[in-house]
Amino acid sequence: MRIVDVVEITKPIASPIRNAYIDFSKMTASLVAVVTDVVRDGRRVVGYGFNSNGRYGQGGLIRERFRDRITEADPATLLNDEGTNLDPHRIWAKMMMNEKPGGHGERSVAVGTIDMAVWDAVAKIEGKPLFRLLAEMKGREANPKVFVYAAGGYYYPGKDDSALRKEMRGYLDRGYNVVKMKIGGAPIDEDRRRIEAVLEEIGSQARLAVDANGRFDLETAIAYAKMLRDYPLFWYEEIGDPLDYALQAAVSEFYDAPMATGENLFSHQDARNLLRYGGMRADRDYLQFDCALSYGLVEYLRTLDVLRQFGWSPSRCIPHGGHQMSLNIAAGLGLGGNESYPDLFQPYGGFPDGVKVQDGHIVMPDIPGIGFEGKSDLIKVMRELAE
Ligand SMILES: O=C([O-])CC(=O)C(=O)O
Ligand SMILES: [Mg+2]
Repeated sequence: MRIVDVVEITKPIASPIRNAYIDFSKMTASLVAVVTDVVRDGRRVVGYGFNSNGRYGQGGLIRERFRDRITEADPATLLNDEGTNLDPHRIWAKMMMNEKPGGHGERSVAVGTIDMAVWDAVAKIEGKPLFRLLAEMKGREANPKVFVYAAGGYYYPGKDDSALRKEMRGYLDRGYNVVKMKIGGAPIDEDRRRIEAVLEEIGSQARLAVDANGRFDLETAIAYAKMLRDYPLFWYEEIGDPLDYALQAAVSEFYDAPMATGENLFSHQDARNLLRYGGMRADRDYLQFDCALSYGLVEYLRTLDVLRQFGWSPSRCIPHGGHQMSLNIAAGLGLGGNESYPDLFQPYGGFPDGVKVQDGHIVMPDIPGIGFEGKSDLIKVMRELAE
């Protein structure tokens, strides 16, 4: 059993939207295939992965460094003790050979993308959905029912409050009961008006989360906190710079309701610093680390260990990114749910065909691997890459 090749292609996931920090007019993602010589059900096992939106494709790093460390390794060193499957931890260690600690940059995205493909292959070789494999690995009961919320509410040229309301109404019609919108990309009075418009639209049918995408300095963060306190929000997300833990802690003194952050923290060490210094509260706040941006599930397991050491339940995690990898981690390891972008970043995000949102939850189908084979538009582009 061996990995025959690791292939990458950088694909556009552009759209005309913007948040408080970036627009997505040139956004790309890496699609990766880990090709094995294993055959299951008459078909060669290929694991697939891709990176989440917000960081760009990582073809350079993958092709120049990480691919070769896998393909040039002695194949036996990448297997589990029994030689019956690939070992994601050993493959991860090979990829990270001769990489210094700290300064995580975007190599964490390159490694996270390959790691997703490795886990997909591992679960396919086992013939099981990844979430069931993860639950078994940790001696837990899998829970295929996962909370999901609808992320959107972007700034968009010509988008007025009625278009924003219509967008949110569309999410409610599709079964969501928590929706998210962007703030911080307009003056505070305008954001207040947008928030009120959405709250009026969703009424008691849903809750609203707001996301500042790391835009605010401390003064603005506090001004918004005071404004947002007037409304019953689900959370106040990524308030200031992701690495400014003191700002996060200071805002917590002005904002009792839930806060969320972590999508731009890319390692268990950074996650630990957030819990040490960020003033985050284990009884109400949410952590959004996204394995596809942060060295993959091998690293995410370390992050979950850090959480445990600091007295945080995995149920406080609702990852960023809207991909099926985090759905599997949620169902297998007891996270609190997952993000979803009903209208964006297709075909990569979303659920297998036929999976419907009901009362803000989906039920994971039993598909071997991460479940990409169940999403016809996605598996089509994946197979174009490697089969
Ligand atoms: O707009 C983005 O970069 C995505 C984001 O923050 C989120 O999904 O929470
Ligand atoms: Mg966000």
